[in-house]
Amino acid sequence: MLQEEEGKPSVAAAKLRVPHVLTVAGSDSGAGAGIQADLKACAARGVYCSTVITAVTAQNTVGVQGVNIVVEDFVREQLKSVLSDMHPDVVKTGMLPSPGIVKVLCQSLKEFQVKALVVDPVMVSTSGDVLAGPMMLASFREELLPMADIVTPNLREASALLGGVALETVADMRSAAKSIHDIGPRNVLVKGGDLPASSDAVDVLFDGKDFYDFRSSRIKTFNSHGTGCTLASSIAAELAKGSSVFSAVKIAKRYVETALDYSRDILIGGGQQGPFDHFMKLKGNSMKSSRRPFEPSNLLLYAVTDSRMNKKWGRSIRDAVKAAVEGGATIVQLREKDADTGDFLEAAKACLEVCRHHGVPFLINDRIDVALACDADGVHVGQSDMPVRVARTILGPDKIIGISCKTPVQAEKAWIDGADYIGCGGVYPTNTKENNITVGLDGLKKVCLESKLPVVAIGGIGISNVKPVMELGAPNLEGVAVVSALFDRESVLVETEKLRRMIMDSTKAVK
Ligand SMILES: Nc1ncnc2c1ncn2[C@@H]1O[C@H](COP(=O)(O)OP(=O)(O)OP(=O)(O)O)[C@@H](O)[C@H]1O
Ligand SMILES: Cc1ncc(CO)c(N)n1
Ligand SMILES: [Mg+2]
Repeated sequence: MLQEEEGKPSVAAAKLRVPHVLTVAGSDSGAGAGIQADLKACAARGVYCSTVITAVTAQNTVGVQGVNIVVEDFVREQLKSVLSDMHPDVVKTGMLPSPGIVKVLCQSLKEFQVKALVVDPVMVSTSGDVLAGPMMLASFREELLPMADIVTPNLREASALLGGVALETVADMRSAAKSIHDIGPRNVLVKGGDLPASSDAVDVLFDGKDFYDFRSSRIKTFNSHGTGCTLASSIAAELAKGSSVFSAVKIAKRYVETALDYSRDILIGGGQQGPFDHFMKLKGNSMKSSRRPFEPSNLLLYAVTDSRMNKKWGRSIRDAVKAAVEGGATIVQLREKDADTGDFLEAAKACLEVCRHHGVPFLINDRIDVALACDADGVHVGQSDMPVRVARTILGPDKIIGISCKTPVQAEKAWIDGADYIGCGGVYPTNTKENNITVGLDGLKKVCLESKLPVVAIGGIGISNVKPVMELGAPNLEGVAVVSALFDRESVLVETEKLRRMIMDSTKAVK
């Protein structure tokens, strides 16, 4: 037993039980299917996943190069370890390579009861390689399927379970579902991912009484390796959360479709069938886009847009941002106080493309939803906007979050809450922000002295008065943020270049 140590909570103090799926399946070294797909699907769907490994495959996007079956006794040992201690809600099975392993599994399931059993009767991989041979059919039919709450064969597996009947239409799928139901499982989902001549991906569910067709558009992609494992794990995940079988299938199918659509163009491996992205995050890190981590030096010349000014000078926000970046701005914030959300998002996408091209971070003022929708590099918030701590939870650890601060107390809180930088001002009086208190050079210096985060000065700064700001020599002061000095001018490019030169000269003077 664990002793309670001083200052450390005991294990018993934790009370939050979370939904839990145990997958009993094979490892896929390429990590598109098998155990790896199950772990990713459960994590993506918000469910804990433990793993009992039945076989280790050497596998990639070309096919299966080798299979090493885990000895029965060791499968039994893994099952006992997990089931006796961690009490999963649902068990999901994938590759079961020997009748002995099925026997061990069925015995364990009788000894340790779970809420539901999801059986994906894996036999042949999409590449055509055998993962569980015909000698498994009797074990599936006689031992495992009668215990299953739902079984999810693809067309070939459904056909094999029924002695080789041809399955070519949705009507064939229905009669197959009915015949498989007679073997004993409570529900049967025949998957039509491979249905020839179908523009939809149709799966048929039979619950012993009614048939339900689940249709989604067929995504044109090579990246569909592991869809079956993912679908079964996602069904298990929903059942673990407490869904009915019908809702679990509906949500799981929608999830697979969304993930396939997101991943249609990603490139991993040279074979016919690539993996897809369960977390829908990989594209944001594609090697094509040049996204670099935030550095305090990014704050040197911080351009903040203003749509009224750009309208006045007859240029689009994108063109204004492009000129600022080409003139030497080192970070850009889109600040659109009176734009409609749709227009704001379109402007953001256009500016993001320009900034990515130049390797300059691009932030959105206030609107976390817009930042997420266009995958901007981060946000800048004010004291009365979304709290930094909440913004951090929503945006994750690597987005940039900046916050406006006027006092050392606010700066300290920004640091504790997980901001990356603070904006301090107004340094000089300004008319871009109404009712804004001017903190002056003194106020700026006080904040800089106390701040543990890099600081950018803001408020009424331009060519005529940037020198005293930079020559304050305040610790943590990394640069200046400007609006009118760049955008309320005839040539954004020329003004940015001039300001950049002045900043560089003043920093040299200080050093
Ligand atoms: N191109 C696609 N677009 C949309 N959905 C698809 C596509 N391919 C498969 N699906 C869906 O994915 C799920 C898995 O079906 P599929 O028939 O591919 O299983 P499987 O052959 O067991 O997969 P695998 O063995 O590769 O893991 C089903 O819900 C199916 O409709
Ligand atoms: C290990 C493993 N399990 C299941 C499948 C089915 O896609 C696969 N290809 N590999
Ligand atoms: Mg499959």
